[in-house]
Amino acid sequence: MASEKRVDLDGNPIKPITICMIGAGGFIGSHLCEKLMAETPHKVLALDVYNDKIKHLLEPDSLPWADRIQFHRLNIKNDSRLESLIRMADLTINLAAICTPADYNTRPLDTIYSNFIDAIPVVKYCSGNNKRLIHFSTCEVYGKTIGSFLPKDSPLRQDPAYYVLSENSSPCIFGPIEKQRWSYACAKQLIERLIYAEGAENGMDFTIVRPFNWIGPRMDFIPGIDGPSEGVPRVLACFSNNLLRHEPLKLVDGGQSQRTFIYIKDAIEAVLLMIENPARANGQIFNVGNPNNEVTVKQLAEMMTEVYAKVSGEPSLEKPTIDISSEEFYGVGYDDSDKRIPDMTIINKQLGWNPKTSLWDLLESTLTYQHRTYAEAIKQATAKPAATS
Ligand SMILES: NC(=O)c1ccc[n+]([C@@H]2O[C@H](COP(=O)([O-])OP(=O)(O)OC[C@H]3O[C@@H](n4cnc5c(N)ncnc54)[C@H](O)[C@@H]3O)[C@@H](O)[C@H]2O)c1
Ligand SMILES: O=c1ccn([C@@H]2O[C@H](COP(=O)(O)OP(=O)(O)O[C@H]3OC[C@](O)(CO)[C@H]3O)[C@@H](O)[C@H]2O)c(=O)[nH]1
Repeated sequence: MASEKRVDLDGNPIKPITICMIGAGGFIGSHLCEKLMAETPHKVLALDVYNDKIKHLLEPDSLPWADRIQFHRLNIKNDSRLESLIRMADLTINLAAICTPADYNTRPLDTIYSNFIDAIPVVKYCSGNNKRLIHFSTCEVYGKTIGSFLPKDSPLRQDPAYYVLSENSSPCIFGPIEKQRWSYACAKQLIERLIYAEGAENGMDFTIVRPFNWIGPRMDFIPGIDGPSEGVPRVLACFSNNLLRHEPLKLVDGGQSQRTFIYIKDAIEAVLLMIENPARANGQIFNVGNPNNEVTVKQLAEMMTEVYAKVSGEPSLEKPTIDISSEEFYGVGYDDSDKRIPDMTIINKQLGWNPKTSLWDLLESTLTYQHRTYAEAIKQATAKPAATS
């Protein structure tokens, strides 16, 4: 790729930079590394405890980008190499976090440490060394919508002012402390406030990203195949696991909560624009989602069932879903966001970015990947051992 021909949104040439990416071995990190290697001249110092999802970018040494990506296996909780790696880079991107809802109410201490305490040194090292930081927060910082507190039949529930989530004006509405679901959102909110304060008081250059349910290949794990049998991943992997195993999809509390899902590849385009347009992205908090892809979780289950039948050639179950209470599925202390529609005004104005992929299309490519990657492994794992005579 010819680096000198690449220009930013204002027509200035883009200079190659070094990026310290923390959490590079996860779902979003793996897609961001792929994009940076394939389409840019930038270098990546990839930090994580695991590297399975980026192995294809690290080996063999003959890959065209081999000299531009370096994996450092480290845990940011307790590794003295962190500051020097941040110092070696022009930009730090922090993706590291516990971010699966099943953990928020069952491992609240780990959740709070991971999303707040462990992120503090990263912020401090960036601020102290005058380095730019792109920090991954979450749409969960909005919590519940204002509209959810209105009577069920109130016409105001139809008014976007009561449910569209805007970076600079929507409040953050969490449940009571005993609903430990909100441990994650609250920790993310506090780290956002710390970063914002470092910007305001010490002039740190920062961008905060609030992802709205990014989904696609390599998200989480399939329990019992590449993750713990009893583990509970996010909804895409839960439903994929059910489909691969020909089990009904479990609808928590009837699957009435609403989400907007965005294809990971669309979202990564937005992150690349942030990386390469610091003058437009610094000091901003960006929603990154697809407001056109809203469904209830029940509708998501129905669409995934239909798409999976198409891509696998296997008929769907007669009864494809079952209801389950949140207490049975997640345990005590679970609570939920009712609805998540991102306001796209800021990202559109600053970066001219819009998502492209429909929910059907993104599910078709993602479930094709899930079927190709896991169907055979599941068949083998569930095959009954041959009877011995
Ligand atoms: N995927 C989404 O839709 C979504 C939505 C909202 C927010 N986010 C945020 O985006 C970020 C990335 O999410 P993801 O979906 O890629 O999750 P992920 O779990 O796939 O990736 C996180 C990565 O961070 C690594 N990590 C965690 N703690 C670490 C530590 N102490 N030291 C080193 N590495 C560590 C993990 O090993 C993992 O590879 C998270 O901060 C998450 O809160 C994601
Ligand atoms: O088998 C299942 C699994 C989940 N649900 C319900 O689906 C909704 C979405 O669940 P999930 O994708 O796991 O997570 P959330 O959207 O609630 O939270 C995430 O949003 C962003 C992020 O910060 C990181 O990805 C994370 O916190 C939900 O209503 C579940 O109850 C189901 O019915 N069946």
